[in-house]
Amino acid sequence: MIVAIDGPAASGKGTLGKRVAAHYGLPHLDTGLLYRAVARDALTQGVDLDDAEAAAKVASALDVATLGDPALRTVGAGESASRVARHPAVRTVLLAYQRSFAYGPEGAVLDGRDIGTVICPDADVKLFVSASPEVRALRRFLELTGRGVAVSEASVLADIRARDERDSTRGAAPLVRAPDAALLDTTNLDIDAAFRAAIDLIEAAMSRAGRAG
Ligand SMILES: Nc1ncnc2c1ncn2[C@@H]1O[C@H](COP(=O)(O)OP(=O)(O)O)[C@@H](O)[C@H]1O
Ligand SMILES: Nc1ccn([C@@H]2O[C@H](COP(=O)(O)OP(=O)(O)O)[C@@H](O)[C@H]2O)c(=O)n1
Repeated sequence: MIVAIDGPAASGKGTLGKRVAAHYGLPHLDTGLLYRAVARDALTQGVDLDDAEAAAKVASALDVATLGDPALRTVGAGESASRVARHPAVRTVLLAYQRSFAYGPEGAVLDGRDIGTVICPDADVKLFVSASPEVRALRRFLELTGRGVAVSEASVLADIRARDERDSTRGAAPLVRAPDAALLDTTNLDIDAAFRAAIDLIEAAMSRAGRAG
């Protein structure tokens, strides 16, 4: 089974992706980490994030073993990621890895911005996770301050709004809900309730597919 989870910044995609994957015993890929890691490597090598060709070269040399790097979790890394993510050439390089991950023997859970639209358009289940920008900013603020990062809630909200705008308006694989994705608005749901809602949507989609097939 392939589960595609998309949505805007800090909507809870990664949290849900991890729990859904554990529930079904599937591997999970947080695809945002790929873009964050490409931006990290580009900056380390002095590559201009707006240089599409150079950024694509960095993407082709990406070592996925480095995706656990805590430096990828900063606000700056997210902002830089959304700059390299605009380049079609970067996206093309990262597509192959994401597809090979998704189409492994058991399937997988992937979360990102274009999983249901571009990476796995034929995913068995597609979820579009959302929440109000203010609620998403509060959650990310609590996450960052919980890790000891000094940041204001207002600046987190500004970053989230700027990134959502850039991700939704870019030409290449913009953030958009696939027509066949189920909407999961978690504004008023805690993590457990969001997880239960996600499982209900997945089970409903799988049973519809079973009846159709
Ligand atoms: N439904 C929820 N209610 C409260 N906090 C949540 C919920 N979902 C996720 N979070 C928290 O919000 C933050 C962002 O979640 P995350 O899964 O990293 O989002 P994304 O992968 O979409 O950026 C994390 O600190 C996470 O623990
Ligand atoms: N499938 C994906 C995943 C992330 N991205 C880009 O990578 C950035 C960081 O993604 P992320 O999922 O780690 O960000 P958060 O939602 O965790 O804040 C996004 O703002 C997008 O620009 C993308 O373009 N396509």
